[in-house]
Amino acid sequence: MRDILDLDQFPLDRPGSPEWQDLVDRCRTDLERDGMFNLHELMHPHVAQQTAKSLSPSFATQSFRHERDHNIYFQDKIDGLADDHPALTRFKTSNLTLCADQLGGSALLRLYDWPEFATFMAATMGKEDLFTMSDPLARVNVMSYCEGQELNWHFDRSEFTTTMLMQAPDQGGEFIYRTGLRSDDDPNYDGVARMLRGDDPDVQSITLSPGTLNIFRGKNTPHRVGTVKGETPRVIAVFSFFDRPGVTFTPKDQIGFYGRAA
Ligand SMILES: O=C(O)CCC(=O)C(=O)O
Ligand SMILES: [Fe+2]
Repeated sequence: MRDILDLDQFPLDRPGSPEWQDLVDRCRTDLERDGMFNLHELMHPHVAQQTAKSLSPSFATQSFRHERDHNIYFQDKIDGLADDHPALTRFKTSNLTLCADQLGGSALLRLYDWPEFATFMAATMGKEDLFTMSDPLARVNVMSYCEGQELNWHFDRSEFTTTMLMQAPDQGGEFIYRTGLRSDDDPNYDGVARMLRGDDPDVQSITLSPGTLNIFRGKNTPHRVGTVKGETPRVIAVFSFFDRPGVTFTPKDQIGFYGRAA
């Protein structure tokens, strides 16, 4: 793994060692305080950039063009909310998606299938264990955002999202988020509407760098990716883990997410 990961800075290969435990503790502190943590350049940036380059022909010829109009909830109706409430304002999301079966022998699949990766992630999230998916498409996805493309406001369906940037755009493509807006007990629809209007002073953003692992608690923290500008696409990998082994999507879900079943 040393050829693709910086294991001196991040000793993921020594589970249970004092240095591994220190890193886990730091990640847990960040997660508690900020709702996210970053392992800056966990993957060597040149490997990340090379991965993006090597996928570029597949993006051009085999990718799924994901274009949709959605609200922040990914649901047309919310119980107790009027259909015309501004929290339900719809926005556009657009990117090109490659699935795990289109990534060849990429460094991303090596990392995903390395058991120490899931062990480390589980520890940072305070979970007993985490498992890779069995779904041949969903395990790892790579998204490319070209000029004018973006991922719009949403709440995640899963508790955590795990990403790694492969290639940074020339401009735009920031990760934009708002902590503390809603909780399991308080949906704060008016606060959501205000944020969507662009009137929320507590919205923050970070610019990710190639090779950096980002773990984000996105279930109650709304977030989006800013519109990409310039000729260089933003290329980012999304890893999917579950609390139980063997998870697959139904063919209907696969078609919904990727335009095909496998
Ligand atoms: O592309 C990103 O930085 C975020 C991805 C994301 O929010 C998601 O996959 O749910
Ligand atoms: Fe998300």
